Parts: sequence; C-alpha cells; structure tokens
Amino acid sequence: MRYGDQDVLAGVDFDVVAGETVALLGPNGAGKTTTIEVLEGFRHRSAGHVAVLGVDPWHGDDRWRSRIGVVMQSWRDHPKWRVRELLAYQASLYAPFVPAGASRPWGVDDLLAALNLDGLADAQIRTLSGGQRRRLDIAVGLVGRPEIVFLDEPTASLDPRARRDFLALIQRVGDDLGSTILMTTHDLAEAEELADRILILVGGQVIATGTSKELTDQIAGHDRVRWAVDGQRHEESTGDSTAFARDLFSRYGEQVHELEVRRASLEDAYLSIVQAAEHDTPPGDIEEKAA
Ligand SMILES: Nc1ncnc2c1ncn2[C@@H]1O[C@H](COP(=O)(O)OP(=O)(O)OP(=O)(O)O)[C@@H](O)[C@H]1O
Repeated sequence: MRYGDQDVLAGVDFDVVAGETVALLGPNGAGKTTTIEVLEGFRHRSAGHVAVLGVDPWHGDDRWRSRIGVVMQSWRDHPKWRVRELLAYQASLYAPFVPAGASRPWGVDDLLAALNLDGLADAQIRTLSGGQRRRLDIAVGLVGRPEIVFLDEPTASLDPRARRDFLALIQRVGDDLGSTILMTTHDLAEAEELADRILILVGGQVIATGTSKELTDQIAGHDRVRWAVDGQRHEESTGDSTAFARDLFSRYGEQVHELEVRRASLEDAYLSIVQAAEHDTPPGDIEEKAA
C-alpha cells in the first residue's frame, strides 16, 4: 500500500486459517488499520495479492460482503436513529443472502443483551456515551453472524465490565459460530486472552508471528528475580528462575526475604521485539540494556 511516494505496507504476507482468531499488534502508524481496510475492501491496494474467502476484497460483491462483519475504528452516522432500529436495519441487509437452513442474522434482542445494550434499545444513537456507541459498533459488526469479523481496536473506550462482556462475546463468536476473527488492539492482555496467533507489524512489515507463548519464548532468559538479604534488595535476570531460587536458598538459606519472580510477559516480548526491529538488533539485547 502506497500513499504518494510513501510505502506504508510492504512485505505484509500472512494466511489466516478458517476459525482462527488473530490479533494484529503494532505501534501507532505501523499500518494495522490500513491492512484491515485492504482486507475489508475499503482501501484499494497499490500492488500485491489479497484473497478473503477466496475473493479479491476490492472486487467483493454484496454476497461476499454479507459473509464478513466489520467494526471500524470509528464511524459516526444515523444520529437520530434508535439503537434497535439501526441494528434491525443492518440485520435486514443480510437477510437476502442467508443460505438455506442457516440461522443468520443474529436476533437483535439477543445481541443487545449480549452487549448489555438492552436498556438502551430505544435510545437515539446521538445520546450514547463513547463506550455505549462502541458496543453498538460491535453489535453492527456481528449482527450478520459473519464468517469473518474484522475488528479495529474494538475495546478502545470500553469500561472494564464492557471489556469483559466483549471478550466473552468474541470467545462465543469464535467458538460457537466458528467465525474467523482478525482484530487490532493495543491491549496485550486482550490479545493474549483471545488470540490463537499474534502478528506484530512494525513500519508496514510483519516482523513476528506466533502464539503468545512462542513470542514470549523469544525473549526467554528474561525472568526477573527480586529478593532481599540483610535488608539489602537485589534484582537479576535469569533464564531459569527455579534453579536461580534454589541456588539463592542454598547460599543464604533463611536470610532470603521478599522473593519475587516475574516471568517475561507478552508485553515484555512485544516491547523487546518492536524495539529490536526499530533498532535493527536481535530481540532481548535492548531489554538487557534497558534492565
Ligand atoms: N489516507 C492516507 N494518506 C496518506 N497516509 C496515510 C493515509 N492513511 C494512513 N496513512 C499513513 O499510513 C501509515 C499507517 O497508518 P495506519 O492507520 O494503518 O496505522 P495503525 O497501525 O492502524 O495506527 P494506530 O495504532 O495509530 O491506529 C501511517 O504512517 C499513516 O500516516
């Protein structure tokens, strides 16, 4: 994808298997929204090959579109419509394309309840708070029970309970409906909880892919161990925190206090991988220096 003479996506190459939940992570401006918009058919790529459900998204027709659901980063329209009215209208757009015997679209009341929006069914959209509006955006993306759902930062502006409801709903959409999910997020706990696989995009390139554990293992050797002996606090990195603790106790016995082991998290791995890509060094080196 190129704007003017600037390539904003180059070397983005990945497959997503049917039924997979994939999280696209990356710093601001990395190209996540652009990638998703190309896949949704909203942006015309400058070059390259893209297929979604076997179709080039730029040439996707209404039948193809009825098989995908989209939650964009932000959209504002229909301010005077009521919540139930908008959802029912969106659901009606899918109706002509329902395959025989399939239970699509989603029942509007069920979906409102799942997103805890039932109390707002008759509210005008312009009266919703940012987080309520976000929940409606999510409902609009899911109402067609799509085979693939694209979600661009779906939980930005959700309160903790709404975020919990969303995570449960997306898990249900993935498990019960078998939908394929591609989402962007800056929330690493969310990616860890939902995603079968994570792609990290930096500077318009996919620089790492794997499960949360595979990415975290890339910076193995970075567990942090903290302890105190004689009131003196200590902290070290280690690849084997169990052996480290055993050695600590064999040397200092009961003098060891306040022992704390912190395993490398997805956030540590993400920061290390992104910083390494930005500085062109292997993951881990930067973290070591920072530590
Ligand atoms: N219409 C446009 N014209 C020119 N440049 C654009 C346009 N849209 C996006 N860009 C540029 O493309 C790059 C990727 O933007 P994109 O919105 O895809 O990033 P992102 O990873 O989704 O960022 P964020 O996390 O901030 O949402 C940025 O450098 C941005 O400035």
